[in-house]
Amino acid sequence: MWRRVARLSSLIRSSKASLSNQIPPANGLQILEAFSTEIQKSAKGRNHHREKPPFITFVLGGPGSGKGTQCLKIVETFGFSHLSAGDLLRKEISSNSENGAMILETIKEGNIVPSELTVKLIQREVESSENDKFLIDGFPRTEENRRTYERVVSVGAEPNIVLFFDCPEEEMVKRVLSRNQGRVDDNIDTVKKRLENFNALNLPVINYYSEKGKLYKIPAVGTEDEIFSRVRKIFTSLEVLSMLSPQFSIPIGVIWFTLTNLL
Ligand SMILES: Nc1ncnc2c1ncn2[C@@H]1O[C@H](COP(=O)(O)OP(=O)(O)OP(=O)(O)O)[C@@H](O)[C@H]1O
Ligand SMILES: Nc1ccn([C@@H]2O[C@H](COP(=O)(O)O)[C@@H](O)[C@H]2O)c(=O)n1
Ligand SMILES: [Mg+2]
Repeated sequence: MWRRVARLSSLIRSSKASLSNQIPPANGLQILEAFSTEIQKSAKGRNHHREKPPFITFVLGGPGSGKGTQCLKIVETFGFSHLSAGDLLRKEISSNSENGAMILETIKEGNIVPSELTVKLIQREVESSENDKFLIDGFPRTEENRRTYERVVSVGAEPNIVLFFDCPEEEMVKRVLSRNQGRVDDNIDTVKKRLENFNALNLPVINYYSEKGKLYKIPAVGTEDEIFSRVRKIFTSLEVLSMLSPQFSIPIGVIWFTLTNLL
C-alpha cells in the first residue's frame, strides 16, 4: 500500500514538475483515476499482478531425503519456481543481514529459525515472482511455521498439495554426510539433532496434511530417476485433471492418483 501511495505522490510530483517544464500536466481527473486504480489493486492484496492465487506445493522430508534434488527435476519438467527455505536462510547469512548471525547459529545447531522470519523471506519471493506455481521446499518444518504462514500470507495460505519424501534414517545420514557442499550442518552431531527435530516437529505437520487429504507420500529410496518417475506421475495426474490450477480442490487429485496407482 505504501509503495502505491509513494507512486501516487510521484505522479502528483511529476504533474507539478511538468507544469514548470511546459509538458502537459496530468489533470485532476487523471490523478483521481490513478488513485482509484491503486486503491483497487491494494484491496486485492499484495499479489496484485495475479488473476488467481498461485499453486503452492510444500515439499517435506527429513534431512537428505532428496527434496532439493527432486525439486530441480520438477522445475525442469513442470515449470515450477523452487523456493528452498534453507537456501533463503543461507542467503540471509551470506548477505550479512541483521539476522545473519542468529540464523547461522540456529542452522549450526540444527534448530528452527523463528517462523516470522522464514515466512517473510518466502512471502517476499512469491510476491515478487511472475510464476504462478511454487515448490516451497523444507517448509513448514513445525506446526508453528505452518500457523504463522497461514496467519501472515493472505493469498495461497493453504498449500494445494504436499509432497513427503519418505526415506529411512540410515540412508538420510549417509547422503548428508557425503553431500560435500560445504554446509555447516552436514556433520554427524547436527544431523542427529535435525533428525530429532524432524521426528518431533515435522512429522506432526505431515500428519496434519495427510488428514486433510493433501499429502502425497513418495518412497525416497532408489536412484534419483526412479524417485522422479514417482513424482512425475503425481504432477502428470494433476495435469490430466487440469488441477495445476489452484481453483480445484485437491482431494480428488489424491484419490485419482491413489486409484491409478492401485489399478
Ligand atoms: N536418490 C538418491 N540416491 C542417492 N543420493 C541422492 C539421491 N537423491 C539425492 N541424493 C544426494 O543426497 C544428498 C542430499 O540430497 P538433497 O540435498 O536433495 O536432500 P534434501 O532433502 O534437500 O536435504 P536437506 O534437507 O538437508 O536440504 C545430495 O548430495 C544428493 O546429491
Ligand atoms: N522452515 C525452515 C527451514 C529450514 N530451517 C533451517 O535451515 C536448515 C537447513 O534447511 P534445509 O531445508 O536446507 O535442510 C534447517 O536445519 C534449519 O536450521 C528453518 O529453521 N526453518
Ligand atoms: Mg535441501
